[in-house]
Amino acid sequence: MNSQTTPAIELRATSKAFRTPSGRLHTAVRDLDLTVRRGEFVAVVGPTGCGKSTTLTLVSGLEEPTEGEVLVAGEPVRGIGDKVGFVFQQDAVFPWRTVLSNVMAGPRFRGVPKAEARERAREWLDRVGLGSFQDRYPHQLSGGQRKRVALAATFVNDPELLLMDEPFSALDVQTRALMSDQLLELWAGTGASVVFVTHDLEESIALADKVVVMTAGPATVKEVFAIDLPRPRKVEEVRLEPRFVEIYRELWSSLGEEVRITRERGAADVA
Ligand SMILES: Nc1ncnc2c1ncn2[C@@H]1O[C@H](COP(=O)(O)OP(=O)(O)OP(=O)(O)O)[C@@H](O)[C@H]1O
Repeated sequence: MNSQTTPAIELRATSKAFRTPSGRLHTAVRDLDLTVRRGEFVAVVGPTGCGKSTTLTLVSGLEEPTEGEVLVAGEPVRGIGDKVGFVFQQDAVFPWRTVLSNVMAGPRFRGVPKAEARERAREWLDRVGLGSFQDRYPHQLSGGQRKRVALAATFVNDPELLLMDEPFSALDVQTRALMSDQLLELWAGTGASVVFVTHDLEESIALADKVVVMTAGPATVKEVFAIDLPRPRKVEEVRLEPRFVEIYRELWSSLGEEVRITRERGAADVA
């Protein structure tokens, strides 16, 4: 296999168990097989607490699997790679730095000379519509604007792999839809592979090439849905298409069963 056909990510029979404070072993991910192709946008949905974030931490190299293999670009993951970008629910911005300085931080850390880092940062700030906000501090921005800074600060590093954990869940519905459109625009043409964890089924269908449904914990893959909707997509338009509604129904029925299992377990724990 050459480097173009090697998948971006492969999880092979991967399991992860944590030692809990009481000393017991808790299995968060069990026997998980998942392949993400180069340039593919994969959304991951599953019931709360099933192991979605744990799966991302395994791919990021923040945690090691207890069993199985995690390969990124065909190589076993060792530590956090330079070509991986992260966007989380909380804004990963430095509050004491200006917007421009925040976006320059990644390239500077990677050894890019200051003038070039500044130029690249300005370019990405323009792309996210924040060109005139570069001297502000994060607390002087709205939640949506801060998220755009976080996106610019991620894309400026030219990541090959983007790991996103409910990045837009703290935003209001309208801002969320705008951010999804913006993400698709920024991502188009980068060739980056994306793993996007969300609770929002509409968001997952609107964004992804395929949606992976996880089982009730410990997480394993229950079903994979190919999203055969044409690109480019606009979130507010694509969600009205009959095919979108059809996929939504199928996805909801697959996930709903796992949510019910998770709820019943929760009720049993309380009883
Ligand atoms: N470091 C850890 N030590 C012990 N248990 C952990 C640790 N990290 C996660 N877990 C447990 O593993 C399970 C999966 O957690 P994880 O955060 O991956 O779920 P999730 O699907 O992302 O949840 P949510 O949808 O609520 O964000 C949970 O039961 C959690 O309590």
